[in-house]
Amino acid sequence: MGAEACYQTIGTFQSHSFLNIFNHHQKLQNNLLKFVTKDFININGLSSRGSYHSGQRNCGIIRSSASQTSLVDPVSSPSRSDTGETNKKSSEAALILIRHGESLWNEKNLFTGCVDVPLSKKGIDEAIEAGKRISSIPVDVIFTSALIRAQMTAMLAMTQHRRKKVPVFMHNESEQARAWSQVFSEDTKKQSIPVIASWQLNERMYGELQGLDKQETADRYGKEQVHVWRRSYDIPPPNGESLEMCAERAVAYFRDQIEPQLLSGKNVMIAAHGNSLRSIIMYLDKLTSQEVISLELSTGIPMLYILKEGRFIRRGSPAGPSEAGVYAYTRRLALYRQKLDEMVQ
Ligand SMILES: O=C(O)[C@H](O)COP(=O)(O)O
Repeated sequence: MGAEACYQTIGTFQSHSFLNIFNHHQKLQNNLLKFVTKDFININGLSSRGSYHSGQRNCGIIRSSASQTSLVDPVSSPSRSDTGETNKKSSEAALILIRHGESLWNEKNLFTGCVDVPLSKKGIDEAIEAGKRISSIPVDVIFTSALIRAQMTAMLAMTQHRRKKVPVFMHNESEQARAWSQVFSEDTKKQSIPVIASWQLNERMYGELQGLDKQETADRYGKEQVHVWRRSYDIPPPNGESLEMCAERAVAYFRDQIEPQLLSGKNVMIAAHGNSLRSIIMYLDKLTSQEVISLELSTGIPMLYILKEGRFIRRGSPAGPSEAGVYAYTRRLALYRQKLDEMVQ
């Protein structure tokens, strides 16, 4: 099966997934949810919604200085257990990737790149549908790009989540923003999910193609040239970013900011874009620059990875909240869903 076919497969899972069901011998975690505090996550210099700091590539290497506190959660996320399993080898976490739903410029077939365009009606429906599909999978931290189509997708998806925690955007762009957005109730923090918006997860910058009609551009410059601009690995569109350039900042951000969260047992959702996610998937699945060319991501389709024993294992796309397969991957996911079921009764 080619990469394209693999990633467009909806609702199917790799057959070896069930091998993991009962192979997981780690002690079950108790009801301690390790929550990152100081406004949930204390990461210096995080950009907030809408801020695209193109000149800050180097500043994008942001140090996480998260101090943690334990809070009792009636439905523990199956994040790090209290058994001391803090090292890379024993931690386990879920990673959900979602490309934003259809935007108003996807609908019009315009090159969008870093232009900040909202979702279309269809995109809103796709985001809600995506939310249903992941509604029983734990989410402890959400990362989005700085662009509203990714943020709308994440927020709309979370309206469907059964745990009913409230996503709260972090505002660490200045001392004042940080101070003014503090939460003073531990209980309220416990019922919240930090959302971190970063330009490094933005769509690749499409240069002078931004705002142009894709079909008209193909008619003018030739189908092949436009295909090279859109899908080659290292040839950028005029004054824009190649996938390689996009990967440089998106993967660096993933490695510096997101991977440590996963390694510490946090379950993460990333809502981003076709090309920033293609870059990250290239890293997760160790695709070559040839293989990534044929990788296409549909709008609004969530994809699940499990980080286990330091390795990312792709688990396809959850088909729905009641679908059994996804929860069989690890005992922790099964327990999480069971607790959600009990909570509803
Ligand atoms: O930015 C855009 O126009 C799209 O979101 C992604 O475009 P692509 O399919 O040409 O990569």
